[in-house]
Amino acid sequence: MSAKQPGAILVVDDNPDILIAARLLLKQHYLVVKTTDNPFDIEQLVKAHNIEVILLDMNFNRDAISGQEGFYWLKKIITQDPSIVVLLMTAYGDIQLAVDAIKAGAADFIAKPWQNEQLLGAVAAAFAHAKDKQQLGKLTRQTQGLNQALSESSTGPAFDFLGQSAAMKQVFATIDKAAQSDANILITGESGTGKELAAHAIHRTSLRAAQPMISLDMGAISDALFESELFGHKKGAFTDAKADKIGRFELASGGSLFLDELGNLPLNHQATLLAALQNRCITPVGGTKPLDVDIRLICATNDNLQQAVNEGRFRQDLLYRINTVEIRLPPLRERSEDIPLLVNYYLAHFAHRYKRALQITEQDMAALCGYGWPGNVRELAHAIERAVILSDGDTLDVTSVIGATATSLEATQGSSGSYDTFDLEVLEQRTIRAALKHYQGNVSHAAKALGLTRGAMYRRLEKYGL
Ligand SMILES: Nc1ncnc2c1ncn2[C@@H]1O[C@H](COP(=O)(O)OP(=O)(O)OP(=O)(O)O)[C@@H](O)[C@H]1O
Repeated sequence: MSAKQPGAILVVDDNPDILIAARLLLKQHYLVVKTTDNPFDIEQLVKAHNIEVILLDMNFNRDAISGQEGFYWLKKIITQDPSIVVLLMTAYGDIQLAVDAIKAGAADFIAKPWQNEQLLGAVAAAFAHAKDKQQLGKLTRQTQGLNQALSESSTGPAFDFLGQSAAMKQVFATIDKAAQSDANILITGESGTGKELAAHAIHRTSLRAAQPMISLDMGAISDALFESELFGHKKGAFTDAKADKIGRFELASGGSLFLDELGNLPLNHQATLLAALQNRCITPVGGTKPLDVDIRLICATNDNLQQAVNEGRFRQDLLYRINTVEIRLPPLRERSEDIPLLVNYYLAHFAHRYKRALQITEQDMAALCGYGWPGNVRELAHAIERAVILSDGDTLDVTSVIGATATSLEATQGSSGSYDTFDLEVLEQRTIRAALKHYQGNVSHAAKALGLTRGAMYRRLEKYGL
């Protein structure tokens, strides 16, 4: 006897002898064989046993030969789960009935009594057909979800990921090495240091580059929609679930999943995420069929996750799971050699965008290299953009670049130009206070000037009790 195939089949017939005969035969070949004489059980059995193929009788009253009942149940099954393959069977076979059955969506038509070899052949073809349908259904949902995800977010980074400092060369080397494996990568670094650009660089360099990279900002999803966003949902799973939705895990299957701002994830969701990563499979909300997922995970945070673990805000086991390789992006003040490269890059970019021809003097470049850039490269890019817009003539007006943060510069360096402290938290706090003062308490303007997102700014305001 040959080895059993992994497959789940349900036989529905009102004749107990048929059920026994079918069961005895099919059990020798397939792992899951269920039988019932009551078609009202179909829905529940399909869900409970992940049925892929149904062998369905056409007539459930002994004297009925029209097959109408069979057609009724066939339609119901196909509407409920289009991935199921149905084989219709009847003792009253005629050509017209067979043609009608196939037109109505059955994969094949079997006349009773059957020849065992013939039945097994039809069932094997039905399982192959079911696999194709599942694959097609998955691809269709993936395409729909991808279109949605792509319309929600930009298709990729708008800027190159630059750096010539030793620290950044080290980052690029680690990315090159780690990208080739499927290892989970954790990218850490202050806000604006380029964590998202690094994630894109990893994906682009990896063996999965031809597949999508799907991003999710963990700080931006509502508590209630967390599982649905990650794992998808089935139509009707909750009030607003008007249609099936494919989750980010499934969308990213074959590619990379980028979870940004991971430190913001509440503990209960950390447990859910850990289970999905450990099992490498997910179940959409309201669904019963677990789906295998094949993803490369990239996470980013500006939080210190080990400290978060010590404070009980982050699970140690989740940290172990995600940080197989850790890449730390250094703040810009630790790599001022990169500043000229970045200034020239963003100057060329924004000069082109705003149709300006602007130069920067050596003296002004040196001034920019001496500034602390608490908002890192994001602040630098915004500052250059502002300067390109505000500069008159053909020389970049650096006072307008750091003019907005001049008060913060003073605060950072002390009025005499020398530091009274090197404690970064103190300096950051002072800079934020100065920016707020400068913008008369307008958080959005102050955040923009500092090169911070509003979210990052609010987190800091909360942290420093401002
Ligand atoms: N190495 C770099 N080369 C060029 N541009 C960079 C670099 N790093 C950062 N940037 C610029 O800074 C901006 C912010 O980068 P990114 O969003 O990757 O930072 P982040 O570390 O993810 O920030 P946050 O923690 O606030 O989300 C980018 O839009 C990009 O313009």
